[in-house]
Amino acid sequence: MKSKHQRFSYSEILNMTDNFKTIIGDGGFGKVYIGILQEHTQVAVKMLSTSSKQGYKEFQSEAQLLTIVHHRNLVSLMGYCDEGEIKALVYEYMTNGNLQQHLFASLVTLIVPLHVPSAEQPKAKF
Ligand SMILES: Nc1ncnc2c1ncn2[C@@H]1O[C@H](COP(=O)(O)OP(=O)(O)OP(=O)(O)O)[C@@H](O)[C@H]1O
Repeated sequence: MKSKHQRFSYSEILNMTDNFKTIIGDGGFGKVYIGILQEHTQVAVKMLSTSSKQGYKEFQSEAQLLTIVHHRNLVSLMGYCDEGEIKALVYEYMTNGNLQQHLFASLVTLIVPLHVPSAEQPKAKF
């Protein structure tokens, strides 16, 4: 994998994730762990699993796309690890969840008020 991003060794990945201590998600490529870079920057470390539904090519495409495209609403790729079988992508950590969580939260905000008043309707008198 050729990239202008920082290349990390596997031991650096182990260090930053504190030996894969905390899982923050599980996606198509495999598990995502929280990490700390240079003692203060939180990162999300996405490990490519051998049983991944998406393969190494898709993993490379995601990295290459983020190398070309930069936008304030798009997560930044900080680096990668490509050491034999070990493939990992290191991203800036997004504190506010993903787009799906945001969309779901907005949907709940829209739907809930529609239901609440109906529970408070006075009972019909016959
Ligand atoms: N940069 C990040 N910061 C914080 N959490 C993240 C970050 N990247 C991924 N995650 C967490 O890990 C989960 C899995 O992310 P991942 O990108 O691997 O898969 P996905 O976007 O859910 O789906 P897929 O890979 O199948 O398209 C996310 O839902 C999120 O909770």
